[in-house]
Amino acid sequence: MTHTLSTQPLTAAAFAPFGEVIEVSGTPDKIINQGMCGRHHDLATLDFADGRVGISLFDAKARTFPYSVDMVERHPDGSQAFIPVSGTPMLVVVAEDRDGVPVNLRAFVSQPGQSINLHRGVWHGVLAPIEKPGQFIVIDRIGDGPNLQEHWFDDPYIVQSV
Ligand SMILES: NC(=O)N[C@@H](O)C(=O)O
Ligand code: NI
Repeated sequence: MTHTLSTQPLTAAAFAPFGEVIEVSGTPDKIINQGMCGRHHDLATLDFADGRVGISLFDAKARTFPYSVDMVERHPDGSQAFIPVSGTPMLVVVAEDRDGVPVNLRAFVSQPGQSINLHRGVWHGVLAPIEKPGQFIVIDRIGDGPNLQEHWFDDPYIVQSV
């Protein structure tokens, strides 16, 4: 048996229980560089139990549809941000936690120009560029231990299309 997972547009409000959407929105918090640049300040909360923050680059293959969500994972020791280098849209699957089990999955579709920061310990699908490959800057915890918990579904969730 499988479950069908419908998608919804990625918005800051809808994603708020799971993390932040990083995007230019509204007027800048500060105009800098002699008026040549707008600073949209402090858009996401980096949260690490220990270790240090690191910047990595993910060179991710395209995902196609129907797309099977066989597993979600979480990082108990730190938040994780995904920033597309060239604006590649991504499928962002997240879930609530109920006694250590992911429930009530949501699937968000990002727009070019949107990045995300997942809160520490939030269940999420792995990075999934939509229909084309992409490079992503990833800001997450560098430290000892796996900082990874996976949950494999007996019955996968299928995203038919975006
Ligand atoms: N495994 C890894 O570094 N990536 C995952 O955490 C992911 O969320 O894609
Ligand atoms: Ni992850």
